[in-house]
Order: sequence, then C-alpha cells, then structure tokens
Amino acid sequence: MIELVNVTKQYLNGMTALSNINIKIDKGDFVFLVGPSGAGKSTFIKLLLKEVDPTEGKIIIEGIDTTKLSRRKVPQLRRKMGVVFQDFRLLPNKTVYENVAFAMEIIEAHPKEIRRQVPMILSMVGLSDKSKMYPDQLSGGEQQRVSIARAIVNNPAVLIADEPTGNLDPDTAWEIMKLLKQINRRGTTVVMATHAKEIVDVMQQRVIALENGRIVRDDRKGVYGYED
Ligand SMILES: Nc1ncnc2c1ncn2[C@@H]1O[C@H](COP(=O)(O)OP(=O)(O)OP(=O)(O)O)[C@@H](O)[C@H]1O
Repeated sequence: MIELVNVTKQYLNGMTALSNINIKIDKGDFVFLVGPSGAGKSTFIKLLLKEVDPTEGKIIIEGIDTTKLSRRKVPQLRRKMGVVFQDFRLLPNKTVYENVAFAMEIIEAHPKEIRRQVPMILSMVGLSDKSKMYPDQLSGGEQQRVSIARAIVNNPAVLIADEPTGNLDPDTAWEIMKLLKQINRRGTTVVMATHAKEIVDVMQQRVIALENGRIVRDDRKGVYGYED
C-alpha cells in the first residue's frame, strides 16, 4: 500500500509542485495519474521513488515511512518498486537478456536464479526470440517491453510508469497497456502518469487528476477529462 499524508513539495526556487496531498493507493490498484503539464505528476512519482523528499508530510510505502528512511536504506525501498520511462533507458551495450539480468545482478541475486528468472520474464513480455538482440535492433514497442521486463524481474510490489506509451504509435501503445494490465492482474500495483486520453478513457481504471499541485479528482472508474 502507498499512502501520502499531508504531502507538500516546494522546490528550492520556491515553486510549490504539490500542496497538501492526501491519498491512499491499495495493493493491486491500477491508477492513472493525469493532469495538465506542470500539474505535479512527475514530482509525485519522484516522491514515491524518493528521488526527492517532501517539504512537509509523510509517504508510506509497503509499511515504510520513506521520509524517515536513511540514505543507506533507499536501495531497499527501491527494490519494492519497478520503474518504466517514456524513453526506455536501456543500456545500449547490453543485449535484451543482459539488460534484464543486470537488474538482478544489482541486487546480488544468485546466478542460478537469474538464469531461471530472466527467460521466464522475457517469455512473459513476448521477447524470448529477441534475447540476444541489442536495444538499437528493436522497435520502440519491443524496447519498452524490455524495460518492463527489467522493471518487474525482481517482483516489485509497485510498478511505476511515467508516460510509458509517450513514444509509441497507438497500436503499440495498446500492446504495452495490455501487458501492464496483465502484470497488474498478477497483483502488482501500477501507477502510471500519462497524457494518453484514449487509453485512460477506454481502460476505466482509477484516475487521480492533479492540477496546480492539488488533487482535483479521484474516481474509481475515471476518464481523462482534458482536451489535449
Ligand atoms: N527541480 C525543480 N525545481 C523547481 N521547480 C520544479 C522542479 N521540478 C519541477 N518543478 C516545477 O514544479 C511544477 C510541477 O512539475 P512536474 O514536473 O511535477 O509536472 P508534471 O505534471 O509532471 O508536468 P508534465 O506533464 O509536463 O511532465 C512545475 O511548475 C515545474 O516547473
């Protein structure tokens, strides 16, 4: 479970990106985070990942108050979360297999476990036949699948996706959404920031809308609600 209690984030230049946010995201939820540019979506995600700390309030992730966590323990927190970005961020000099295996090597997983887990995850994202390819030999959709495989290979409780379909054509974007929903069905909480109106409107999931750093909507089966 994720909980933000009275969370305010003011950047050093005095800009208040989020004001007094209170929200609970239950285990297994699928949440779209929407809102106009500058509304605070990226800041929300950075707070979850503890890339930035709130000015006020507390953030609880899987029972841990992350605002009280020492720097030394941040890697432990990050293990509970997988992250996917719009621009994939794969390592260009590693193959598909190596990109995914690397995420397990970092947490010092046993080599035997890596050899067992990586092919399983690659099969799940439909990339078994591309495991020896390098990122620049793959389509955008395939690269995003690798990045999703890397994000979930250590079985995180939460998958955070920041505009995961932003660089993809509509058909490919839908394939990625199917995959995210499939991962969510297996029990992983998904939090996805997006400007993809059609996807949000069709999927009928929980929608949290931010405007000027405040939550203006939180609907169980929500819609995008903006004209882009
Ligand atoms: N490092 C920073 N220093 C100062 N102000 C910042 C910083 N990062 C973001 N902001 C400001 O905080 C506000 C919220 O920004 P944020 O990036 O969270 O919005 P967003 O909803 O993700 O926007 P977009 O949809 O364009 O990605 C904006 O006014 C932005 O200019």
